[in-house]
Amino acid sequence: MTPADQHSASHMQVRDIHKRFGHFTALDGVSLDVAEGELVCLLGPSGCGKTTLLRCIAGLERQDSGTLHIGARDISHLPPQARDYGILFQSYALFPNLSVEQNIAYGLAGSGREQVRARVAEMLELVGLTGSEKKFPGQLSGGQQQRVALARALAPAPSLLLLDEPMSALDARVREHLCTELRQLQKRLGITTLMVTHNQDEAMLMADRIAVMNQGRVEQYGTPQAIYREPATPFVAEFVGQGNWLPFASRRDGHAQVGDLALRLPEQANGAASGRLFCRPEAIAINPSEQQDNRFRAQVREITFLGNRCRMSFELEQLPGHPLLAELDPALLPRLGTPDIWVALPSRSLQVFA
Ligand SMILES: Nc1ncnc2c1ncn2[C@@H]1O[C@H](COP(=O)(O)OP(=O)(O)OP(=O)(O)O)[C@@H](O)[C@H]1O
Repeated sequence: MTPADQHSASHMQVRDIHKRFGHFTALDGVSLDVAEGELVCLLGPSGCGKTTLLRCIAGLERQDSGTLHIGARDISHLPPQARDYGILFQSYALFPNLSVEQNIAYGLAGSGREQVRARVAEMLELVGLTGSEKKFPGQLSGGQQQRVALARALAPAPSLLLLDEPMSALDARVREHLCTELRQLQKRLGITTLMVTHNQDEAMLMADRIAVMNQGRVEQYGTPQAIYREPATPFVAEFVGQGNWLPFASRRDGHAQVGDLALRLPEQANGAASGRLFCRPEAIAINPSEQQDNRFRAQVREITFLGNRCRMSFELEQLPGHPLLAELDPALLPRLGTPDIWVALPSRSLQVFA
């Protein structure tokens, strides 16, 4: 395979990007392939380097080393305007003194007046704001302003869309709505998209693949399902969703010793002699059948009603002082009875981390 073939297999290739600010390493060898038409989320805690990576791709920041390709084109050292992307920031970044149509037309310099008018109308229809041409940003809601900013980013028909926390200035309801809309639009246009977010729900809802970042590195890159169900590292397990941790000091005959408990491990578990077991709350079975493995007596500590489900805190009788979380169908509440119950931590739902 020639380098050109390699690059065309994915729409964007990020290779071994390093970036330091003084002595601080913001990006520590980041590599990422984004396929044509794919929406990838960069997810991670504040300061992990998401925005720095996006800015390096946009050419707004210069990486110390590493390469960036869009298709077969090496954009590593091109100025921003030669890189062929549209960008949307957290703040709408519209010109307040320009009308909606002037804002959208801003990136279309060089086109004829009729062409610009037609493209602006097309973009406004795309984002559901037909008829707002003459309005000014101050006359629009936050969600509408962000739609105009999106229309402006898409107007020159870039091959790549970069989104930096595009929803974070919006309130929860508008945000959810816009997430869905943006995803539908992105799919319809088939535009390759990279979105920075620290909101895991947003990433789960929108992404084809998520790159979970921590301290300037990608800890795991995979589908939302893979990230949630098979976290590759303790950091990913902890950062995405909720979970229970059970430290074990030894293992024997396919069982891990957690305090006085011997917990049966899944057959494909990695071979660590000691470490931590991880289990999602919803994997814990309440009042399971007697055949269920890893079935133990437990004491309910607290039940929190969350509408369509309940969160239950409990302690295993043989592991006092180590509260665990389970999820419970509210319909089961009346049948739960006394605080003394049986629970099971099915071996297939346990993950072993060294
Ligand atoms: N121009 C700069 N000069 C010095 N340090 C910087 C600069 N830009 C970013 N940093 C540092 O690099 C680290 C990564 O920043 P970055 O903005 O990429 O994080 P992030 O993951 O996007 O976080 P957030 O979600 O808070 O925006 C941070 O510790 C930040 O303080």
